[in-house]
Amino acid sequence: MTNAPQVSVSAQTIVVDLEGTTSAAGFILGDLYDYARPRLAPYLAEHAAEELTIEARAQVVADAGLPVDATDAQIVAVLHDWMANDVKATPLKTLQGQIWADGFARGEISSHFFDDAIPQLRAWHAAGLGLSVFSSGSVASQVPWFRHSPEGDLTPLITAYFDTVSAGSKKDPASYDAIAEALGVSAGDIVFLTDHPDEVTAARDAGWQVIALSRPGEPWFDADFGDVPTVSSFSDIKIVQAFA
Ligand SMILES: CSCCC(=O)C(=O)COP(=O)(O)O
Ligand SMILES: [Mg+2]
Repeated sequence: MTNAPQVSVSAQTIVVDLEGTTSAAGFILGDLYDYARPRLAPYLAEHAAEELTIEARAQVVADAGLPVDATDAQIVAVLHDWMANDVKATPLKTLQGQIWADGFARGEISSHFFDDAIPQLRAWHAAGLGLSVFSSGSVASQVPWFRHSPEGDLTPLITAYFDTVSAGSKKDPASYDAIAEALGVSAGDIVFLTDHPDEVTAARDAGWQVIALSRPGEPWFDADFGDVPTVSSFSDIKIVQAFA
């Protein structure tokens, strides 16, 4: 596959995916997953009475076809299996997000960004472009992910955060419609940066502009993005401000 040396688009707002786009899958599936894995069972026990936990448990039971009286051990076995296969199931992301938010607050974990990502995010923000996030990772974890970056607090750069609870599936064009509506920006003035071919298709079907990230070593590096502009680094992307 040959990457174009530079892609230039005109937009008002940029929406970024995280894993494989701003940040390395290996870090998330390594450091972050290693942090969450042994904490899932204690989290379920300690937060058993909370609405968020009750709802997440019920979703695991429904999605995995467990009996309604499934034990914590059965629930955790499903969560671990999803983690082993990087299944981006919403109840897993909800529970991981709570655990990671605690870990960030305690200073026990921090985030990762590719070297080209933070300078470019800062440059786009300085140029007046809107910046938002749409990730499978829950908003509860997205915010501290940006707050505890290796280069300090990046939350002032970000307008809004969306996940599969607030917006819907990343593979469904309706989710992109919902985000455009929430941002108050027309679909054609948004550009989505993502590494996943199904997300490329869904965003395009919603009328968004899309640039695919094909970063060496990332899980979707060899994916077929068809005629969608594809780059291996944010530094190959030029975005000029489109005025409403
Ligand atoms: C906010 S850090 C955790 C991110 C995460 O769990 C995840 O699954 C990211 O996936 P995506 O490619 O949708 O950003
Ligand atoms: Mg991704």
